Amino acid sequence: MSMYQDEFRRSIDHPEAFWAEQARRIPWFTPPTTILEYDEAGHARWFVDGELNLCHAALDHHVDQGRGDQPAILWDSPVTDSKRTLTFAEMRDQVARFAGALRSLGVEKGDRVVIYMPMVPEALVAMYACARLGAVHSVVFGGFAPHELAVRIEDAEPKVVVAASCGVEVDRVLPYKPIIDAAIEQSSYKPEACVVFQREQHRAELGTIDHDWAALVEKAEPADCVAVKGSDPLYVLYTSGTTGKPKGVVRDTGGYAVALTYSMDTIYDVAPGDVFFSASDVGWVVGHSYIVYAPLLRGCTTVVYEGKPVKTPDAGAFWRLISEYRVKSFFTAPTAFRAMKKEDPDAKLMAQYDISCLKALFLAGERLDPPTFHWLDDLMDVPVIDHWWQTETGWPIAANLQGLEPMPTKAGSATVPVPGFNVQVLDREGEPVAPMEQGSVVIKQPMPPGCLTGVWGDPKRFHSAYMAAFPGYYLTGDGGYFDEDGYLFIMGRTDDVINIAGHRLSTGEMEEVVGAHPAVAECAVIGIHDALKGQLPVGLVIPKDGFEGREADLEEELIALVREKIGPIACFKQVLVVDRLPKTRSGKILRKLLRNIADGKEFGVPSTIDDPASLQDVHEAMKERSVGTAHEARQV
Ligand SMILES: CCC(=O)SCCNC(=O)CCNC(=O)[C@H](O)C(C)(C)COP(=O)(O)OP(=O)(O)OC[C@H]1O[C@@H](n2cnc3c(N)ncnc32)[C@H](O)[C@@H]1OP(=O)(O)O
Repeated sequence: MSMYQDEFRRSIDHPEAFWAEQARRIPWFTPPTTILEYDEAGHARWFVDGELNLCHAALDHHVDQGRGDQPAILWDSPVTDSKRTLTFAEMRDQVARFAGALRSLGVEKGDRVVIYMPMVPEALVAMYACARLGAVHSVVFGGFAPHELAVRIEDAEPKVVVAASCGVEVDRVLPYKPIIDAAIEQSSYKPEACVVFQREQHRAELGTIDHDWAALVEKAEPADCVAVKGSDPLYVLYTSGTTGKPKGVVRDTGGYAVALTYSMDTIYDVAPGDVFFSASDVGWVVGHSYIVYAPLLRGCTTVVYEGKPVKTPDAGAFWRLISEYRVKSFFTAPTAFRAMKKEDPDAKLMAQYDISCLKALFLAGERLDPPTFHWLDDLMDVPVIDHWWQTETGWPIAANLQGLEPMPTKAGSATVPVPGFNVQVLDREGEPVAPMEQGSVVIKQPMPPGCLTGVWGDPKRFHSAYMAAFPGYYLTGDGGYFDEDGYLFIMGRTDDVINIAGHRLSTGEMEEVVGAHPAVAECAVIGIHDALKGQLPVGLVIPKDGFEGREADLEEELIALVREKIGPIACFKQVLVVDRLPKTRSGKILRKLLRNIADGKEFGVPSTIDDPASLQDVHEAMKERSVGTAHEARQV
């Protein structure tokens, strides 16, 4: 039996013994005696009676162990032309002071704090300060519009909002305060206070509930770490579902600490003192797990990058960072490399930097398409590793385990299930399918430590969204298959969630926004293939009877509406006004058929279609407006 097989079998056959052993590596205040138990709904709970504090485990503990002078954070911000280093000791002290500042505003264990910040060290300080107090943070990505922020404030009911005065994109400064004010205005729940970290690129005007970060910290007493139970929530992170309202994924503390520590050795093969660089954003789960928590928990240094893969200043940005900070393990989304490949197809800029420090390149956030894989594989002297996971799982479900047993890679595959994840592929009836046959990818209970423990404030949705489809299994929402060698291939979502530049967004939510326009009678939003961003949304709209405006104006208004309600990252830039949409006789819009046409595939006329001529109409409209590769689609 290979090392991988042995470890995987132990994790599945004896999960309690396996994870009890891993849990010994965490500096608990009180080690757990109960390793695994099930709640009344049958969901796994890990380390419920252990006591710890994640901020202590990631900062104070390492300072106590002699790592105080080691850089914890290397901040690099080409968009503001700034760099800064924070050691573990400096980070601990800043976090303790900011935790004291939050406490002075009444934040205590269990209270929620919404954080709306760009990629600045203070975002990490705010997250760790919450962890230090046992408060639950909810970080909202800066590319979301006020409405999205309002939905999250309404749901999480934070006592305090922590924000920066602005974000900085490549070509513009984005004041955050108007976004926050509008969100609080729209939310029926009102936070008591807002702490604003003032940046020199744009200083915000403060209102009645607002506090200046620096002034508040100046008079704050440092706060000590508060002991929390292993099963107490560390954070809530919202992710798109199939409907308008995002789901608040709840992460526990103990299971997360154990799982992240395990992943740093087993998957990423890094040790204390190594430099880890994850080019994502603190607003996504990759940011939470592999910018903020895992590297510091493991005693590594984390690179915090406020910039893009291209244009800041060029497609050599990542190579520069890897070389300058001697990065050992690098992680980003495939879309970033597609952007670099477009600007520098032969990767000439790479030759300007010594990247011999790099030992492996990891990709996730969306499927690593074979052309991008091959481009990287030909270019790099190190393993190029696609791995697959989700906001819900918090850490990788399938990977090529560099610290356990590196395996040959296969283009299009995330390699094998990570120990702890009993991944299966089921057909519609819930029966396992044979190798090479596609089906629903599920995880047999119990999920390992670190995975979601619920949907914030909505246990019914937790059950209906994830647990109800196949009793005893967690539904990932992805489709895929195992090959004959046990390699897992993830092929894409089986629901209406799409992936735009590594961002998970809901077409259902976009339909709600578009459908709310007074001139729209009916609409469908579909995700179509895009060579750069993976997928892009396209709206198809039937105007109300009597609509007399210009179609082009309506299209423009709808594009602006989605940008205003969801945000620029929705990349909603194409709308077609049509007379009818292909539907079944029961009135269901044939979205998959629309996607196939837009993606240039062959399509048949389903026997259930109500009006076959509607297909031709839509196909013609798509061709005329150059939607995707509709010109290549052929009716068979
Ligand atoms: C494994 C578990 C997971 O899946 S966690 C999620 C992992 N995903 C990721 O890490 C995301 C990876 N993608 C990226 O980092 C970016 O998309 C990269 C590749 C860098 C490209 O960035 P960019 O050129 O800005 O394109 P984009 O499609 O992201 O943005 C579209 C529009 O939105 C804007 N935007 C972006 N970020 C922000 C922000 N923080 N604040 C405000 N606005 C933002 C962009 O400027 C762009 O706007 P515009 O439409 O051009 O005006």
